[in-house]
Amino acid sequence: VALSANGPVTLWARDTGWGRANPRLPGVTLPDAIRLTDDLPDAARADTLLLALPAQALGGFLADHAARLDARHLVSTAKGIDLSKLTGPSTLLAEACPRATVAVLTGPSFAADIARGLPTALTLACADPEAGRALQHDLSTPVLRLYRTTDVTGAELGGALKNVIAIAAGVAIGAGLGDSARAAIVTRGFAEMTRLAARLGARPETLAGLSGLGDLTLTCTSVQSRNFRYGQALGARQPFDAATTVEGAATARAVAVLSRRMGCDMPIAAMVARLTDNSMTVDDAAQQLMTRPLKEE
Ligand SMILES: NC(=O)C1=CN([C@@H]2O[C@H](COP(=O)(O)OP(=O)(O)OC[C@H]3O[C@@H](n4cnc5c(N)ncnc54)[C@H](OP(=O)(O)O)[C@@H]3O)[C@@H](O)[C@H]2O)C=CC1
Ligand SMILES: O=C(CO)COP(=O)(O)O
Repeated sequence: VALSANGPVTLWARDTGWGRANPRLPGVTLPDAIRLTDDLPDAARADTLLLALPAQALGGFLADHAARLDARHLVSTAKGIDLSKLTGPSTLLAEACPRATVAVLTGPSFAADIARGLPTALTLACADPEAGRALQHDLSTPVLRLYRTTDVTGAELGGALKNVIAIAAGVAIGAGLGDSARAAIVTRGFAEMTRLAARLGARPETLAGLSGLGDLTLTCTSVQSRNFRYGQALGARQPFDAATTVEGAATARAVAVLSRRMGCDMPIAAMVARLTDNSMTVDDAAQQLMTRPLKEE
């Protein structure tokens, strides 16, 4: 919807039966500048393709369709770590489409806000500086302001890890632990996000930018966030709609494996992994976090 302000856009979906009003984005009618199709070879004639799929669906999608997507500019919006390969979306894309230029578009942005034309700032990450500049130019609009970086690892890890911390923040609020506890989780969560990202080659300043701290702040403080709401339901011991995409749950499991492998201490992410697979109660989680050995900040 945002990009159609710059010119014609083709929107591919596996099911276009909803027409111009998709219930995933209530209240939004797709503008006429958007051409809707369920024919992937037709849509994939474009030079630049945005892949807006959940992180755990991207690998399967690429297994089916990678040959059609190669040698293009491929921009992923997914915020997660693939559970089977323990990598972010840029690596999945680069491995599946070796002749493509891979980029990541991430940062604090609820789809509903962008579709309503509200002002939003994002990070466009591309290892190739020239391609990054061109994409930054092509994908910015008067209300969608893109900053660019070559630190793809940092940008995609910020987006993936903030979802895990947002679940923990939601748990704290849902369990009635209060805003002070949430602030502690956000701050200590940011410390562990930065720690793992640095071990995996990211630049700390990327984590302090829109794709890391910016998105962490948004997601941990807004009930628009599905990850936050899921955590809230867990904390309040209430049911949650299983059809809702909650990227942080699978990513917490991936992070538990990755952090062990890298020897990186991530107590909040580990707690979220155990809460989401029901191997720990909310009370035990709060107790464990508060009784860890006292240490320097
Ligand atoms: N929503 C938001 O505010 C934001 C989301 N993101 C990130 O973008 C990614 C996508 O999120 P979002 O769009 O909200 O997720 P949703 O679950 O709401 O929508 C996912 C879309 O992907 C499609 N899809 C899922 N699996 C497949 C598949 N195997 N083949 C083809 N299409 C598939 C779905 O199609 P169908 O409708 O047919 O099921 C649907 O159109 C996530 O990583 C999320 O974290 C980033 C910023 C903001
Ligand atoms: O990534 C998002 C905002 O930047 C969307 O967050 P949720 O997936 O938690 O709704």
